[in-house]
Amino acid sequence: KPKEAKRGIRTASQKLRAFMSGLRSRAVADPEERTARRLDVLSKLGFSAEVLRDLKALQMFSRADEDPFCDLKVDCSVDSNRAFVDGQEYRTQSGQCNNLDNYDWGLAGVQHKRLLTNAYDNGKWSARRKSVTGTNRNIVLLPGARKISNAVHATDSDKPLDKASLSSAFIYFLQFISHDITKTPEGDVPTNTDCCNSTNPFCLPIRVEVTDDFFSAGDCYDAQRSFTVLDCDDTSGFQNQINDITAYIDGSMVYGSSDAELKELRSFIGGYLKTSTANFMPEAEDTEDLACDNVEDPDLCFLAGDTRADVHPGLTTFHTVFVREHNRVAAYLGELNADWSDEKIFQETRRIVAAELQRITFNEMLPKVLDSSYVSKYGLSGSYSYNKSVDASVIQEFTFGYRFHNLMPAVFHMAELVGSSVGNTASHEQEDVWQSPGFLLTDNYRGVDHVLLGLVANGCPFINGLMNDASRNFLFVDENGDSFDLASINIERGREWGTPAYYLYRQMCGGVTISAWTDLASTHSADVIADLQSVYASPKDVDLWTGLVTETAVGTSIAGPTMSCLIGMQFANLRNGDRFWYETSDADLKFTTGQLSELKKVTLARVLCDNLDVATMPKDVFSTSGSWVDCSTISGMDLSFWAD
Ligand code: HEM
Ligand SMILES: [Ca+2]
Repeated sequence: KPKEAKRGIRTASQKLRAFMSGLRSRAVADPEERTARRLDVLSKLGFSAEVLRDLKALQMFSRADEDPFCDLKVDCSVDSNRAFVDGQEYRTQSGQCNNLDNYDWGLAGVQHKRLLTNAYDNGKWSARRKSVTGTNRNIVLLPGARKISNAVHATDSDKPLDKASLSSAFIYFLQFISHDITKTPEGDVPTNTDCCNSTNPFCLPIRVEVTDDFFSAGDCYDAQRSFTVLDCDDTSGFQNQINDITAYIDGSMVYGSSDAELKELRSFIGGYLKTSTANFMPEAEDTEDLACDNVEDPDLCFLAGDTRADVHPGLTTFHTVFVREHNRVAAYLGELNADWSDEKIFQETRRIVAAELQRITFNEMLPKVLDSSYVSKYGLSGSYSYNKSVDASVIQEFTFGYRFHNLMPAVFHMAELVGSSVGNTASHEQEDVWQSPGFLLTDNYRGVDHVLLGLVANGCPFINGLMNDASRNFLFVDENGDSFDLASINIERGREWGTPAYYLYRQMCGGVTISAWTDLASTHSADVIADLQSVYASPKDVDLWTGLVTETAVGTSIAGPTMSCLIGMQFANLRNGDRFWYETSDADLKFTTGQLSELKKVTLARVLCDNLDVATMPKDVFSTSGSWVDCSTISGMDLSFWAD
């Protein structure tokens, strides 16, 4: 392989698995064992012993892949199924009973929703492999994922953004928020199985068919199928994927999606979250399932509310900042209200941090993801009113619409304020920083500041569906030179999930019928169409992720029409279907008028100024075109409105 692996002791497969591991993904194929693990998961989610006994008695798990959530009834009018402190209601840790009529909407562990009927080849679980150009007698297979990746997504350059000047901070904040919303865990493959040489049905070997500049024919990516359960609608009986985390924007990547996860993270004193030296996240003890592999200290892994927190120093920086923000707010509230218990301070702080995340996501992030026409079309900026018939659970197609892997910079910069301007101090190839949270501790613990300054000061590429070598050839590269192609994985994942082809979503969202290549002209450039046509036999074969990510973005946004539709829908649901949304007017749940107007002053720039050792910041940290101003001139919220 042309490039040498730079660091780490874990193999590429171990790295990918660590990234995708989850509570549920530890379930195993043996039905009894699997039942035990499922019950364990449910108990970690906070379900009572009685509920679990009932489930067992009802033989809820008689078939190995039945989903206990389908028939479970949780009465949300019972206080113990919700979370109250001193009469005030807070979110439950798992998302349970956010919707009072449907306890499981947005709950950690529930099935993804599907907008369209599955496209599994057998309608049940077998991956979508057939081209529409074939017949039952004469099957034509879809092109291999790597072939598509080479023809449609390859670039060795890292061209600057040609539209708006988006910063690298923008992309890692996008990822941070994606890790609040969705995580689809992998399935039941024992740890050391090599999926390229195994008949385990949960394996997903992705085989390279033709030798290219980097991989050779016969190479194979050792990936796994996602964890599945039977769809709750008994008659259809197909396998569906689940979300391991709460869908709501509630800071679950900071706090975890179950009581058990949270317990590991809290100090239980003064409402604080645990930290380690120099105010970093706690270091994880059991690192086997976490995504980290530093060269200096392979076992240094930060423990966060989401197992993926360590996958990139940019992402880990946002995790660090929000843990610090939690503790900053908790300290203030504790001083302000001497009689508040640890629990009260904790929950009130968590409520404030979730509100900040919602505010930043909708006020600063989404307007750069979507064109303003889509922001208004999906009602993302208008006044809020809770709609209890909206299910916030993740739409599986959204998880492809929101995989902005085409925005990843090839180079990772660290920067520092020198004199009056910020300049890069160190630069690393992207493939050398995956899973290396140790960068944050360098420079005598100021690494985190330098990472953040580097993210804000440097742009991110936007090259319309193209991905650089770092993520297309060197993902999770190891000492043996083994690595993955993230574009191929995304394509293969769609097939493995039985996700229908792109064109059906273009039809559904845009009302445009696609039958010939020319029908793509309103969404895709001539060059892209030519690339697609060079590998796919029909426009109706184009995989969802590939079709979405190659759409021409609308206006100055980063998303084309169909991608905007999927993202708009999901974020609308996350807002309208969240009973605890920060702008709620519900008398029992709302912030006071004074508090709300303080929360609306929050910007990410202010949060960064408050929690890092930095003196200046652009007011809009997602843009590289603004000027840097003294932190003292960036306004923030006044927490004195939280005095009891
Ligand atoms: C630091 C760089 C990143 C790495 C190494 C990375 C890696 C990965 C990997 C390995 C997967 C699983 C693919 C699969 O097996 O299906 C994934 C999924 C995903 N990624 Fe990324 N990613 C990165 C950045 C981003 C960014 C910037 C976004 C922006 C929004 C993003 C959004 C997503 C989403 C939405 C999923 C699907 C989540 C799910 O439901 O499981 N990723 N990523
Ligand atoms: Ca969440």
